[in-house]
Amino acid sequence: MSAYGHGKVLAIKVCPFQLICHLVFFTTLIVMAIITKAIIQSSALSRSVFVRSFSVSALRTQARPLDSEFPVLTDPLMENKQLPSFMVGTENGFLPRQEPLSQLPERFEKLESLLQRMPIRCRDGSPGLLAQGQFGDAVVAELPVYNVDDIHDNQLLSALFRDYTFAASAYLLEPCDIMYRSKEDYGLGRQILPANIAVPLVKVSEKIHSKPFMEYALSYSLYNWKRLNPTAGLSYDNLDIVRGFAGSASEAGFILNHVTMVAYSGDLVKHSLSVMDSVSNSNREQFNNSMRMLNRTYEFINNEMEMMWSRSEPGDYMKFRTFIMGTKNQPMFPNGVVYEGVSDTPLFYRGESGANDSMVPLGDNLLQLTSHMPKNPLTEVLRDFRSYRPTNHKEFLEYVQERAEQVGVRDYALKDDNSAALYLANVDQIRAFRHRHWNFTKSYIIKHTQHAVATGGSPITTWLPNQLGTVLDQMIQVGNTINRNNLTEENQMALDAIWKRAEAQKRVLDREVATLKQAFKDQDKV
Ligand code: HEM
Repeated sequence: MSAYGHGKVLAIKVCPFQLICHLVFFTTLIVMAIITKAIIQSSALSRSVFVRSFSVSALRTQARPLDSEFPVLTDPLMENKQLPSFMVGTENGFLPRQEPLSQLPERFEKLESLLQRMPIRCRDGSPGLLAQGQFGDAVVAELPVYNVDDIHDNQLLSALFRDYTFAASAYLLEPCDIMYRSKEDYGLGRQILPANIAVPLVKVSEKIHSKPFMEYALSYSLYNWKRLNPTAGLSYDNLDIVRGFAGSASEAGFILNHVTMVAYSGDLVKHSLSVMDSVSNSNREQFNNSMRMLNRTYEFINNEMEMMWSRSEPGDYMKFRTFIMGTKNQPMFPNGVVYEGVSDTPLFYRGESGANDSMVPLGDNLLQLTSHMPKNPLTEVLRDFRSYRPTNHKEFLEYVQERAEQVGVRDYALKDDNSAALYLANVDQIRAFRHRHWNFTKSYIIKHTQHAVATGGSPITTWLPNQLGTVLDQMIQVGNTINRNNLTEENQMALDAIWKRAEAQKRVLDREVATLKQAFKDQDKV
């Protein structure tokens, strides 16, 4: 509506001098706009090809319109070292924008040397410092307090973060590993992190905005790989790890299987954005297609996950698991850990865990499963896990959660039976992930230990079932609302299989958890 009123034509008397002034003014504006655009295009950042043009902080401070968008990269900007290493993109997905640095520069040679000699079994097959419990003494004797104040290159900062967190976890948990090998009990870890690790680690963490402790994406898994052939892709056979604790093939397989799964995540990002856009534009065809593509991508990821069984032996898991434990909710660190030279107040952090991966939380948020999780202490742990990840991943997940709720992805799906069946098929992929994952946990962990707490600090027999059980309940509920007669033949068959499986798995899960809770202590506490 015009500020001058409803449809009134305003008669304007035009003076020639004013007209010339206006012409000069507007021409200047146009020329300035063209010059500015040219400058932007020639700058390195313009290659960024951001699909989404709002800045994240702008999103925060503005009242968000329904169609507000998140700056997702369409080009990973590999040459740019000023931007954070982890930024969500349609190509790199949740992987770092650049391949991680696999070796530190010469000025950090003492740290590099310690890490190369650290694993229980070194690359050349010889026993390393952790084999006999010599890592802690070597750190004290050899490692200077490196100055990292002048470093702003994000690729180097990320490599330093990975390497200092490896050194920190090896240092703190070395005595637990030695004890576990003979007594199957972890005892106590070292309670003080020396200044030569603590001080630079905290400084680097502040620069990359993370917690100063080993983390799934920023250190152990997604920043711990290199290509064997630099020009080939991210297939399993073309990858190796950079750092390890055990130095075993099973440890490398465990780490790299995460990487090969996350290699598909660019497509997850793309299709998730398209799902939300299509709901916002009420475009049913685009919605159904995007849900189909999303489903296919989760299927690839789940198939890749299945490879874990052959890439990492269940019986080997306990040999490196000790080192990825945290200092929060773990009996090895009843009073947390003091970071010498930083503060006398002890610090507590969750350990490394796939729970910090962003692919399943993305599905949870997009399909609005997060808001259906029960309100209990176990779900609080899920929320706490979501704070342990690269800042940009966290902000993206929050954005998806809010936007999916705003546009109403689930309600939109349930308004049409075929869309509802596609929605259910995607929830089924989240189920498949969590169900396989629960099987991993039983075979790799519960079968081998009585330690009741997982690496991330969650109770081992109840936390994963809290989420798996919710997903199964949701599936049964949504399945009940779909009118089979309105479905295509393909969707009818899919629905029948999905629904029956969900009911059966829920019954089995409830029985399993009831039995396991008797064998492990404190499983309702977090
Ligand atoms: C041998 C293989 C694996 C084992 C034994 C295992 C074990 C666990 C455990 C015990 C937890 C509970 C959280 C905690 O650490 O306190 C967890 C959580 C999680 N892990 Fe894994 N994990 C494995 C492989 C993977 C892989 C390959 C991924 C892929 C990204 C993954 C992603 C997750 C996710 C997303 C969660 C949170 C689950 C949820 O929200 O319900 N894990 N894992």
